[in-house]
Amino acid sequence: MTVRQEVAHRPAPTATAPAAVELDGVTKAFGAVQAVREVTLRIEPGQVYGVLGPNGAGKTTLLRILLGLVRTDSGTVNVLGRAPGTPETLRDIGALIESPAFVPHLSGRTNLRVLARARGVADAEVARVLRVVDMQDAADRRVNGYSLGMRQRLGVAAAMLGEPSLLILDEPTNGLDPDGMASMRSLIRDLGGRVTVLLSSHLLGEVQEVCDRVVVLDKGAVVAEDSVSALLGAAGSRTVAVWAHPMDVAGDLLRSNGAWTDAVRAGGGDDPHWRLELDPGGVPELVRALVEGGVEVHEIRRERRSLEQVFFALTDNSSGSTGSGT
Ligand SMILES: Nc1ncnc2c1ncn2[C@@H]1O[C@H](COP(=O)(O)OP(=O)(O)OP(=O)(O)O)[C@@H](O)[C@H]1O
Repeated sequence: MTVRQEVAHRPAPTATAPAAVELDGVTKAFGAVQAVREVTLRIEPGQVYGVLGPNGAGKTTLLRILLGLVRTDSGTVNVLGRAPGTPETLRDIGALIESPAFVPHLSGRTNLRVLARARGVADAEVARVLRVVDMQDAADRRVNGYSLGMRQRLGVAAAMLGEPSLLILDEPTNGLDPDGMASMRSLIRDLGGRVTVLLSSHLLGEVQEVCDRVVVLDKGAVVAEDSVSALLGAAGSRTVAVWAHPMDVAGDLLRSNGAWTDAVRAGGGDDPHWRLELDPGGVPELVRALVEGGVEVHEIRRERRSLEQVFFALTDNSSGSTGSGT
C-alpha cells in the first residue's frame, strides 16, 4: 500500500480551510540577538512548506515558536487555528527535531508502541505508520542495528503517530546517504496534499524537489516567501545561450553590437554556442540582427537559475555554509 492510500481516508483540505500556520509580525530576541524579526507568513493546509536560511537565520527558533517552546516578544501565532503549545494544539502536531531518540536495545516496533501508549494513541497506529515509512521488514529488529536513514524514517513514523495534521521536520535528511535522502524525499512528497509538512533544511536541492512553497530567512527576517517555481522564475537568469550557424559569423555580429559585447563562446567542440546576458525584450532584436547578417538561428535558450543561486542572491551568502543537497 502506498503512502497516498494510507492517508487517503483523511479528507483533502478545502480551499476554505483555515491556515495550518499563520504568523503575523512575529519577533523574538535572545538578549541582543534578534533571532526572528517581524515574520509574517501563512501556510495552507496540505502544503509541503520549506524554511530556508543560512546558519543562524532563525529557522529553528521559528519552528520552536510553532511548538510553543519559545515565547515570542510580539506578534501573533496561530497553529491549526489555535494558540501554539497548548495540549490540544500539540496533539495534532508531529515533530522531528534533530535526531530522534529511541531506546537502542528495543525494536523499532516496540519503541513506537511505547510512544503510542504515552500519547494515548491506539496500538493499531504503530502498524500504520510503519507501513507509511516502509519499515515493516525492519520493525522487529533492535534500533541499535539501524542505519541513520532507518532511524530517521522511524523518527518520521513516530512523528506521525495519531495522525497529526501538521508535521514539523527539522532537517529531516540530516546525515543521510543519497539513497536515504531519496527515499525520505519521496516519503515527504507523498505526504503532501493530505498532511501539512513544514520542513527546515540547508539542502536547497531537497527543498527545490519536495516543497510547494518556501520562506527564505536571513538574520531573522523574511527575504522571500513564494512558491518554488515563482522564486525560480522571478529570479530568472538574464543569461541566454544561442545556437547559430556559422558560429564565427554569429560571434562577430554579436560582438560588433554594443549591447552584446559580453558574448562568450561555450559548449566546447561538441555543442558550440554563444552565451550572453540579455533581457527577455532583447530576444527579437538579437534574432533579427543574426538573420539579417546571414546567420541561421537554431535555438535560443534562457538558463534557469537553481534555487541555490537564488538563495545566495537573496541572502548575500556565498560562503558555502549551505550545500546544494544533490
Ligand atoms: N536559546 C537561545 N539563547 C540565545 N540565543 C539563541 C537561542 N536560540 C537561538 N539563539 C540565537 O538566535 C539566532 C537564530 O538561531 P536559530 O537556531 O534559530 O537559527 P537557525 O537558522 O536554526 O540556524 P542553524 O541553521 O545554524 O541551526 C542565532 O544567532 C542563535 O545564536
